[in-house]
Amino acid sequence: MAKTKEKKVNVSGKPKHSLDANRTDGKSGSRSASTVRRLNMYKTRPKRDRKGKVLQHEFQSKELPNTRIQPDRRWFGNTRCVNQKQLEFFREELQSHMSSSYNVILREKKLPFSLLNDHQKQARVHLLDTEPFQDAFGPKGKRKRPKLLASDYESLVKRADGSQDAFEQKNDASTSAEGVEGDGFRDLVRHTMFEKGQSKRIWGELYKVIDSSDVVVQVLDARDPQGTRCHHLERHLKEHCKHKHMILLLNKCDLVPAWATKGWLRVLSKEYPSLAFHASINKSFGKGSLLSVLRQFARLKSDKQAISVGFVGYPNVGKSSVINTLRTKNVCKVAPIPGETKVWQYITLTKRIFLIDCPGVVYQNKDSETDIVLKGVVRVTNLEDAAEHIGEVLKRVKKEHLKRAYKIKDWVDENDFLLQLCKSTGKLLRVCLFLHFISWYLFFYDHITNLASVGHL
Ligand SMILES: Nc1nc2c(ncn2[C@@H]2O[C@H](COP(=O)(O)OP(=O)(O)OP(=O)(O)O)[C@@H](O)[C@H]2O)c(=O)[nH]1
Repeated sequence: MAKTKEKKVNVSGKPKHSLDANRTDGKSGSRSASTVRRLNMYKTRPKRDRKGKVLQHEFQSKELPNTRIQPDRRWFGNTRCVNQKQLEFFREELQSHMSSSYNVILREKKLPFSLLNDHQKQARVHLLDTEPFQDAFGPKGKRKRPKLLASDYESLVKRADGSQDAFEQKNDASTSAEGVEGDGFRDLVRHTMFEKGQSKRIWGELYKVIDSSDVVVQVLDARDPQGTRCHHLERHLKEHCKHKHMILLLNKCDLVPAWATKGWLRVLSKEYPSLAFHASINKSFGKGSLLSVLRQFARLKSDKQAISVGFVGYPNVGKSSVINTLRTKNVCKVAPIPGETKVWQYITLTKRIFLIDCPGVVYQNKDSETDIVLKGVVRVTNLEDAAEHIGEVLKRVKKEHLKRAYKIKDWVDENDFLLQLCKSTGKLLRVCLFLHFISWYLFFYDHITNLASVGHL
């Protein structure tokens, strides 16, 4: 009779050893051959010599007994290795994309931006490029000493006199080149009215708006786009706030011919995304394009809950009007006088887009009074003498247009123009008084200067 194998019973109730072929695990029964082989593999030990050096491992390749796996940095963490060529390529590509106003870099925080500024760091550290090792770290006698421009008090005074003379000469040359009156009388009487939009407070408001915005919309007057543009601000954004985007908005394009708007858009769009706009709640132009651009920016900045769009620009270019047009509602105060917006203001456009209105800022302080008046920075009603700016208007506007608009045949100079205009509109009396006042003022001024030159004053 064949002996029947008695099944071992696990009396102790302890789990059986993993290499026990009779061990059953649940429904699947005993371990498969491959599992047992794998488990046995863990048990094998390498052959060693007397000193304990591993001679051969059981599972080492027979053909290539001395092969080793090359160490790799990736074993030690979540790092990637790139070679110099790849690094250069990355730098060039990223630099070109960052400098283009039409590209948006997504997930900036995940990009190794420090690799881009590597050159700058090196430039600062390279001490030995500027002076040899001996001078930098040599004996005390040879070490660098501060370069003093003057060794004693007399030479210092001489230098100061020389530099003052040079400055005065340069200043004289520049003032005579600009045709400014030499006695500085005009500068003295320059009214504070012409310093509107340049105060520290207004600049503070501008920087608050820029700091809070993800997209900056620079509103330009279509009648003088280059004059109402701020290159300083553009440079600031490019150098210090690379992650902010700028759009140029050519507003009031209803006041210029379509060909002029097209031409300016062609010029401006070479540098920044540019749009033409006519701000009006009922009959606007360009609203759809601006809204779609803003929505695209909101979508691109998906890591943010909402984006803020700051509207900056010269006084009276129509920043508040653009915001009202986008909202189709009078949410910001609008007036035909400059300086209506006093402080910055937040307006909700959609859940994801906030708009910020900024007070008008005057950027170019080298502008002449006439430039300031013609850019609309000053309230014309506040001008003491508006007539002195007429000459520039006559220079800038083509004669045929003026003839057609005012129905005047010809004129010699601005006084003649004004005279004829007043004759045709029945306001001659006021002009006569005005001219009389001007001639009296000039006579009086001449008289004073004559007296002063003879030494009476
Ligand atoms: N024709 C025309 N007029 C406009 C347009 N946009 C604005 N204006 C007018 O320009 C004037 C100034 O507009 P605002 O919106 O107050 O200008 P602002 O830039 O906010 O001015 P500040 O408050 O000085 O900063 C108002 O009389 C507007 O009606 C436009 O597209 N076309």
